[in-house]
Amino acid sequence: MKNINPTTTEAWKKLQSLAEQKKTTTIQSLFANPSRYKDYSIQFEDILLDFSKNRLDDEVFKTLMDLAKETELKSAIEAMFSGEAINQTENRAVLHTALRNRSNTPVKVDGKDVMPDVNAVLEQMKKFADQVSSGKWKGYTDKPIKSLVNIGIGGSDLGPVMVTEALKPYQNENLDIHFVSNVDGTHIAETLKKVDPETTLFFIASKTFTTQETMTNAHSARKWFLENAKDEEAIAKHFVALSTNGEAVKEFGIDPNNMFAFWDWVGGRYSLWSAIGLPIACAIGFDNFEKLLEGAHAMDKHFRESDFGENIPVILALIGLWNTNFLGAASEAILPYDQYMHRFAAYFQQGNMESNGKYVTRNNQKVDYTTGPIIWGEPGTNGQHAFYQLIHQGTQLIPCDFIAPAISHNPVGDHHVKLLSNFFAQTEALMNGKSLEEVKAELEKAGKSKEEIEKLAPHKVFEGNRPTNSILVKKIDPFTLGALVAMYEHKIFAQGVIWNIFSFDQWGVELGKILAKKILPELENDDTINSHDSSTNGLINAFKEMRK
Ligand SMILES: O=P(O)(O)OC[C@H]1O[C@H](O)[C@@H](O)[C@@H](O)[C@@H]1O
Repeated sequence: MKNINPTTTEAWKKLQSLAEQKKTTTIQSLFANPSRYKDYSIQFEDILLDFSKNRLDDEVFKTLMDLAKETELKSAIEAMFSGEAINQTENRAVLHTALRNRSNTPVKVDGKDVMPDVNAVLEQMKKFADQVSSGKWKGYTDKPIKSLVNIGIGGSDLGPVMVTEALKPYQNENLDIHFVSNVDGTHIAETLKKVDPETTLFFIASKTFTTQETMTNAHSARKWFLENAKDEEAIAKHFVALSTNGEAVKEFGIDPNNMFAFWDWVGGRYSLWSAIGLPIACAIGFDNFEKLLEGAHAMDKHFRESDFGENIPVILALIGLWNTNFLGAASEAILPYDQYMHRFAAYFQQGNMESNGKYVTRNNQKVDYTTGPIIWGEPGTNGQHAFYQLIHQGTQLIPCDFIAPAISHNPVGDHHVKLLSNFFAQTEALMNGKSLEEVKAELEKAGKSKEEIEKLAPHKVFEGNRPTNSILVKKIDPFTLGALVAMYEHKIFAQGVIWNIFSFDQWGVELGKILAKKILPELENDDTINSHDSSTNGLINAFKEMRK
């Protein structure tokens, strides 16, 4: 991948002046063009993206496309798909796309095709998932498995949580699934209260198999299990490992036959497609897991092969960049109007913020422009009654992605049309707002006095002109969810390329981990601590005092 400072490109400079020139152009006014919706929306499989409600006209759109060209996005996409070591600070390829490469075309890393290994693990996962979901996999007292407990954190937790929640309607009714991630003892303790050692299967999910939280929870689960089973041999029936670190798995005492491997070219936050997805495959069945992979693969092909002007992840990436770098947005909200997708924003918090929360360029310099925005969100309509106030009338510009299915898995009464009426209304309201004149006329009609109108009216004005994307899908099924996740993954990648940063490392998580390791032994004795600054010393000593 080339090293191009995006701010030195012609397109960047032009975008800066366009942002200035078009400061007063409203989204609403762009709809004077009768084909606005047609021109600024794309259908892909069962996904409809409407990006017409952005502060974006043909000239800006074209210049954003030029920015992608000038920063050589096309060749970067090829470099990723073809297995180049684009994760340069860790000297690794980035090939989550190979995990869902349903066309099975060879993908080479250092001259070796990775597809036979990928397929072998998928086959191992299929066999295992089939046994668990059919009840053939038996525990140490010969009972079928009822509870799945995934122990992992970050990428080894969020993907499986998000997907199993989003696809709950597809879940095997004989199985319940739990997730333990936090090192807070409450998480494992509360989970173990709900499950029976005779019928529980633990997935120890960790790429490195060294993560403190996961190893601590895994050891506690093992201890609890052995207190009940009283036989080390029984572990083989109740513990499986999902990891790249065979040695550490063996050391933990997990049968090598129960290890499901993946590789260093799978980033943690891109790993749900790998062996990390085993709890998903067990919960919703392997066929559905395959459909998830197929959906992602379809989006991969779309991203790799489509022209940028029709390329959904590229368009989303460029709109995001426009909002962040030229219109001054500091965050983006992801707002799914689907209760099952309640962890989707949390999932892409890691996806985006761990990938593009970087200030050093691929040229080892400090950036002089903004990179990854803050990502947040909650499902609609809950968010409407909580934080939408700020989106509508706050001082920050918050571009939002609204996501909704046309068909609900739970067609109860008129719930779904009510939900969707909110979905459509919000983007309309954010764009059009409400003018002072409209507010005054309304208040007058309601019989308010002149004085009351003067006092109230300014508070009831909505400036509007707030950008949104609407993503309407037919139904949240495995294929569509796979495509949606891949869509956002590629958006993140495309933005990282243009920002000239490394999107696939995560050095920023290290420092806190190292300091915690240093502090841990200080908490395990009665000494007064004075090795830190006075605040940290004071807090540690107060903590010790409180526990006396
Ligand atoms: O799967 P592991 O190795 O336990 O890592 C869990 C998490 O650890 C760190 O916070 C980061 O590296 C994340 O990207 C990763 O997902």
